[in-house]
Amino acid sequence: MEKLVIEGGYRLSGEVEVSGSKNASLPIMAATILAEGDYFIDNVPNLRDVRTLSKLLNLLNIETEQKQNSLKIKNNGGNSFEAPYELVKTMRASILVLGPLLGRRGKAKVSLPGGCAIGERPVDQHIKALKAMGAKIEIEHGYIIAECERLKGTDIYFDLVTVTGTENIMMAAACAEGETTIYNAAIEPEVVDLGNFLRKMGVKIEGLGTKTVKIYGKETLSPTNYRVMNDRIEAATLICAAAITGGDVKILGVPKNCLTTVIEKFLEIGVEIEDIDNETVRILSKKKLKAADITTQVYPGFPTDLQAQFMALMTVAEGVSVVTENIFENRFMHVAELKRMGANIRLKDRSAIVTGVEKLSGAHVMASDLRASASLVLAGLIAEGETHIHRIYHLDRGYEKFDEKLNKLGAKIKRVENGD
Ligand SMILES: CC(=O)N[C@H]1[C@@H](OP(=O)(O)OP(=O)(O)OC[C@H]2O[C@@H](n3ccc(=O)[nH]c3=O)[C@H](O)[C@@H]2O)O[C@H](CO)[C@@H](O)[C@@H]1O
Ligand SMILES: C=C(OP(=O)(O)O)C(=O)O
Repeated sequence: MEKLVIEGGYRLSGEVEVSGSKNASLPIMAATILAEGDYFIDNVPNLRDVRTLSKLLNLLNIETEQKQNSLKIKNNGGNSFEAPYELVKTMRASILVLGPLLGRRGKAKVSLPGGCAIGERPVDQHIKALKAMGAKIEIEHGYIIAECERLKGTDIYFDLVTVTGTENIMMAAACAEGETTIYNAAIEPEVVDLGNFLRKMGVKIEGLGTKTVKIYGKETLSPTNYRVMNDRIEAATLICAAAITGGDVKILGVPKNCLTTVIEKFLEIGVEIEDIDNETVRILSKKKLKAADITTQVYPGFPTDLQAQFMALMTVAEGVSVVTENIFENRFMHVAELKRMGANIRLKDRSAIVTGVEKLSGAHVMASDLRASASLVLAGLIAEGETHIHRIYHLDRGYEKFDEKLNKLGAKIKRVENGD
């Protein structure tokens, strides 16, 4: 297994480009189950999760070929319908094949994704909605076993906002008989990107990006070409990296229109953000950062996927910040590790109270999940001495060449084999 060894204390400068979005690429890849034929998907990040979903598609008789950031997909049809435990256990987003498999192939056997470091993460809303569309679903031996004739469009009321739940039902509804209206739908930009992809496949969708989405099901859809949106979470993580090191970094490909709340927060803590053009910013961070409170919420609120990275910034900001996590019940695994590096953080219910310290010190730390890994890298960039981050396979799940990108900006990060 590999670990990262970071020598802290280098100010970042230069230019860096944001990659395509992981959380938009995955549902779009799953949507290729909906129609046989050839697809060309561009701006797909070369990540572990993308490779895992490719393997899963291959088991479903769908060929995939990734060259740098473009992905050729050829859906050869057939009736395979199983997403095995071995793949699902490494990536919860595998659940995204449930809706399209059921919609197109009438059958699905998908390993029930377990909980993970950030929470229990049930999929009851996905199942409830598919049942409402006429599917028969049982849970047996750890698998969701589902079948149907043709799904029937209906009204779906989600009890809570679920991103992949909304995406699964949009895909199922795309080939269902009649219309499906999703109430309390997720409005995250990645849901909209999937909706735009489905539109290119021939699906009529109303209300995309609002809390009520209406999908007009269609018997036959067409394969298509598409360019995936850029990754808003990676973009903001790179802003954090520039800001925490007091750097001067130009970031290209920032989907600013999806980051309004986050950019406001950066400005509040004293990060200087210069708009160069529509998708380019220059981050200047000469002064010490100031404390600020954040509360994670569904879009357009502050994203839970940035909570850990923002907390790393707060560990060295002036004053006391309260970071409240509302989406996942257990997304504070990075706290204990940041404390090993000298951070002053106290957990109380769903909040972390962070009192800024003068400096962090390098230590051996364990990455527990994707964004926790990123927050430890950020802390390592400014810690005194060496930080060793173990279990970085979590980081590789969702950040494309993160260490390489930071090294090009002047960081000192080595990737080494450590045998654990
Ligand atoms: C691949 C992908 O896009 N992952 C994102 C997606 O995850 P994901 O789609 O899994 O997250 P959800 O939006 O579904 O989860 C939100 C909350 O709803 C709960 N819930 C969800 C479904 C359900 O059937 N029952 C239920 O109780 C979850 O446990 C969680 O507490 O949205 C999250 C919230 O923005 C992000 O952190 C993840 O990066
Ligand atoms: C939680 C995340 O991903 P996933 O839903 O795939 O676990 C994430 O991207 O931060």
